[in-house]
Amino acid sequence: MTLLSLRDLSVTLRGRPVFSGVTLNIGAGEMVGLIGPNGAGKTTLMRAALGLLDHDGQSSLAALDPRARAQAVAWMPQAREIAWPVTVEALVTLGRTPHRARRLTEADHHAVDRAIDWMGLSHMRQRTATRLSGGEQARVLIARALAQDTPLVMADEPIAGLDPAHQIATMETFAGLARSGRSVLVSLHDLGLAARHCSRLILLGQGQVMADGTPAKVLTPEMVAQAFGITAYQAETDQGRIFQPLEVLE
Ligand SMILES: Nc1ncnc2c1ncn2[C@@H]1O[C@H](COP(=O)(O)OP(=O)(O)OP(=O)(O)O)[C@@H](O)[C@H]1O
Repeated sequence: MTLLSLRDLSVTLRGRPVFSGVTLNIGAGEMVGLIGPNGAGKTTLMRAALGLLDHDGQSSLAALDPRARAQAVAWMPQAREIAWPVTVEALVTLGRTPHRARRLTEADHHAVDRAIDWMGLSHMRQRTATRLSGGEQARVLIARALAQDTPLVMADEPIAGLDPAHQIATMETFAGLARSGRSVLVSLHDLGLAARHCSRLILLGQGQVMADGTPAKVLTPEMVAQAFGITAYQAETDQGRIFQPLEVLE
């Protein structure tokens, strides 16, 4: 089953092409990391795929009406703005909006409880979301996206600003969703976590998809040098792939 299909997607902003000719499919059960240097167009690609930005080419999600789209994909943008001083529980419950009838059902409560549990927020569910730390607020917003209980989750740098334990736990939660047949598309700069937790990496750079495949296939020394201008130590271990950036190339 294809959860996202992009065909020849191109975006130009203020007369400057950001990327062009992006064609890819994301199927069920994939944990996909969207990587690339600053300004490569990761945010732009996700926003265009969601139909939030003008684009050329086709996106299967952009073609849906807003309600169908909200049932097909949950979106966590990079900007983590919590506008109202509501409780963590109330904010996470907003993730149920696309599914809700007039009253919350058992399924709504279950999805909210599960998302709160996944993100380790049970002890703070009655706290005011706007009074939490930046990383805690990020976890609440990830929980809201997870409560939406969609086949696909798209998140723009969701683990930026989280402490190491919560970064790993969040990537594990995403990988667990993929193992259960859902899919996740997540942009991130931490290539170590990308290499370790993603089943597939899409490398965006130089206005195009430079590589798309398993971490071993994408993070070759040549590609890492060309796309990021760095060298890295890599090893396959019993605990998974290790990727450690080493030096900036001249
Ligand atoms: N509203 C806009 N108007 C003009 N150019 C823009 C606009 N938004 C983004 N851009 C440009 O588009 C390019 C891609 O930006 P984008 O935010 O998608 O990159 P990114 O890969 O997500 O970067 P980062 O890793 O820094 O978050 C950048 O060169 C940026 O300056």
